[in-house]
Amino acid sequence: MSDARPSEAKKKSGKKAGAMKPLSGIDPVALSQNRVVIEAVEPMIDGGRFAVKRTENEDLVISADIFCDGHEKIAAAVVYGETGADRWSEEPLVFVDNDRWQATIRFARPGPYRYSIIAWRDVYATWRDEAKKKLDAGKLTDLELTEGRELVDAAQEADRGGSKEKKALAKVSERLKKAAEQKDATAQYSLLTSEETIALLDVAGHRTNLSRFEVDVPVWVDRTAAAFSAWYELFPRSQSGDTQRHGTFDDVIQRLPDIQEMGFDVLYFPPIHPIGKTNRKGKNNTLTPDEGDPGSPYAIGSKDGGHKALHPELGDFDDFARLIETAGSHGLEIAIDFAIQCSPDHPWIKEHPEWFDWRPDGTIKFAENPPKKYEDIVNVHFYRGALPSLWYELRDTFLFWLDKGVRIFRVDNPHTKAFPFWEWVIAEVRKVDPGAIFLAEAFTRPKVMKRLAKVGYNQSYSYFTWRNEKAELAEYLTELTTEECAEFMRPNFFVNTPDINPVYLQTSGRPGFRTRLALAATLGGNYGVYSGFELCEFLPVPGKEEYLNSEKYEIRAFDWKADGNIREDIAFFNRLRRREAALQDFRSLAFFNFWNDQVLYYGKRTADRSSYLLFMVNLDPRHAQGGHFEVPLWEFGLGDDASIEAENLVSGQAMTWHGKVQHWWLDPQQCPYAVFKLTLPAT
Ligand SMILES: O=P(O)(O)O[C@H]1O[C@H](CO)[C@@H](O[C@H]2O[C@H](CO)[C@@H](O)[C@H](O)[C@H]2O)[C@H](O)[C@H]1O
Repeated sequence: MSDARPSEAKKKSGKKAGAMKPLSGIDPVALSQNRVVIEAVEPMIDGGRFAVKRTENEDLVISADIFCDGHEKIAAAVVYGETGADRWSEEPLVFVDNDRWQATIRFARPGPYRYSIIAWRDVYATWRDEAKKKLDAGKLTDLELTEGRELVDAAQEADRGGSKEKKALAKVSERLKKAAEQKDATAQYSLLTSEETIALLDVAGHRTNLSRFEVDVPVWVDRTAAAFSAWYELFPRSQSGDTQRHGTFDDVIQRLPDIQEMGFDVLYFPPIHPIGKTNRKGKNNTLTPDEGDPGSPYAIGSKDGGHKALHPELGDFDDFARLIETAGSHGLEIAIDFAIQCSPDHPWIKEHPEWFDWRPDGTIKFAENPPKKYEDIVNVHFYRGALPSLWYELRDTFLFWLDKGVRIFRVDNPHTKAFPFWEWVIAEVRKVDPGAIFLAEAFTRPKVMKRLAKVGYNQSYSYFTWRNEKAELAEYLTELTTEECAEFMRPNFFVNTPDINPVYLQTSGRPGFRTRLALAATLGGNYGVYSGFELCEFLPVPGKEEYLNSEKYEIRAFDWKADGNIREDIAFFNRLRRREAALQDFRSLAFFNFWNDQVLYYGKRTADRSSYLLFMVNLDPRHAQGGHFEVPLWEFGLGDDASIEAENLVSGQAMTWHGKVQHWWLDPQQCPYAVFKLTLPAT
C-alpha cells in the first residue's frame, strides 16, 4: 500500500545507484509528485487571463478531467474564495463519467473571486475497496488490517485537521490496537470502515500525491442587474410634452409612474452634459443648424462644462439627485451614457491639449465610425501625452457619477478606445463599487466585442437587432448561450436605439413591434427599448436605419398613450420576467420543433422544472402562421403519449396536451406570440 521512499528503496536494493543527476534537468522525485492529472478545467477564459462571470448566488458548475496512473482511488475538490483572502473554502468534486469530475459552487456577494482544483490519491478509499473485496472473497488477512491501522496512525501525523480530529484519531487508533491484541478481525474491520473513521480521515488524513491545478481561475461576481434587467431609453429633453420647451429632470420625474407601469428596471439617458456650439448639428443630421437647434447630446462640452457638468436646461445637481431618488422609489435605476469625446468647445481642449491628436495644421480630426461622420466631436488620444493623466481623469469622472448615485454606465463606442484603458478603469471603479455595471455599445467585429466583455464589460450590445429569420435567431442564440462566450459575455437585446430603426420595424407595422418585443424580452436576460417603440414609431430617413426627425438633433414631444401603443404587451412581458425564474437565466434556453419556418419555438426552464415556459413567436408580421409542434415531454421524464398541463399565459386558458405532437396557430393581427407554462398533471 505505502509508497517506498527513494532512500528506502535504495537501502533495500543493496546496490549503489548510478550518478543520480538528471540529464534533462527534470528531477524525477519532484515530478513523481504530479501523479494525479488535472486538466480540461472549465469554465476558464484564455487560460485564466480573464474572469469567468457569474451573478450573486448563481450556480458556477466547475468540471475537469482528473485521473491517475494505476487503479487506485482518487479524490478531488474545488478550492475557492475571495481574491486575496487568507482562507478559502473547499467543495468536493464528484465523479461524473469518463474521468470527468464536477462540482457546483456559488458566491453570495459581488466582487472578485478565484477557484482552483486539488486532487490526490485516496489511499484510504483504495484500502477500503481492496479490503472489502478480500472480505467478500473470505481472504481478508491480518496484513490488510495492519495496513489499515497504519493509515489511521499515519493520519495522526498529517498536517491536516485540528486538535479535535487528532484526539478522535488517537482514540480510534487505541481501539484498533486493542482489537488487534485480541485478534478481533471483525472489530478492526468494522472500526476501520465505520462512518466516523472515514469522516475523520477525510478531514485529517494525508492527501497522498496532492496535485493542484496550476491556475487560480478568476471569477467576477456581479449583482443580478448585470445579467437580468429591462432597459428603457429616453431623451430627458424631450419629456416636456412641448417641442418648444426643453425638458427637465422634473419632467422626467413626472414620467416615472408611466415607465414603472410598463415594468422596466433601468431608465437610461443619452448624455446629459452641456452641448457644444461649434459644428453643431441641425435637424436630421444636417450640418446647417437653425438658431435654437439643441444639437446632438453626444457633442459633449461647452463653456458650461464637460463630462462632470449637467446641461443647464435639464436642471442642477439637486434636481438630478431628486430624480435618482424618485426613480428608485419607482423601482427604476438610472443609467447614463459615458461618451469619451468632446465638442470642439469642451474645456479639456484648452486645459489639456496633450490629450488630443493634433494635426500638422493645428486642427484635430473629427470623429467617425465609418460610414458615419461625427463632424461635431473630436476624440481624445489614449497614449502619449494622455497617459496616465487622461486615464485618471476619466476614472475620476466615473467615480464622480458614482458619487451622484449612478451605478450603471452605457459606454459609447468603446471599441474605438484602448482595451487596456477599459481593463484598468473598470477594475478601478469596481474597487469603489463592485456593483457598478458597464454596458458596451460596440456594434463591431465579434472578436472585438468579445474582448470588451473579457476586459470587464458586464453587458454588451448585440446583433439581435438585425437577426430576424428563424434559422439565424436560433443560430445566434445558440452561440450566445452555449459557446464559451456565455461564460463572460452578456448581451443586452435592444429592439431599437436612437441610431437603429431596424428595417424589420420600418416595414412590419404593429404586429412586428409585438414580435420583436416578445423575442427580446424572453430570449434576452437583458433587453432594451428606446422610447417610441411602444408607440410603434417607425418613420425612417428614406433608405436608412435612422429615425426621421430624430431626437438626437431636435426636441420631440409624444403622446405616450396614443392609440395603437403596445404598452400592455411590454407590461405583460416585464411582469412575466419578474415572476418566472425561468426567464431570469439567459442560458436556460432550448429550441424545439415547430414545423413552420415562420414560427420560432423555444423553452426556458429552471433546473427543477418548477418554472417551465414555452414560447411561440410568429416572425411573419403579415400572415397567420401555424403548424404542428413538439411538446418537450421528455424534459419531464414522460413518454411520447403522456399528458401535460399547459396554461396559456396570454389568454389565461388552462388546457391539457395529450401526446407529444400538438398544433397551434398565431395570427399577427390578434397576437403574434404565445406563452405556455407547463406543469405535470396532479396525480
Ligand atoms: O458610432 P455608433 O453607431 O456606435 O453611435 C454612438 O456614437 C455616436 C458618436 O458619439 C453617436 O452619434 C451621435 O452623436 C454624434 C456626436 O454628436 C453626432 O455627430 C451623430 O450624428 C449622432 O448620431 C450615436 O448616437 C451613438 O449611439
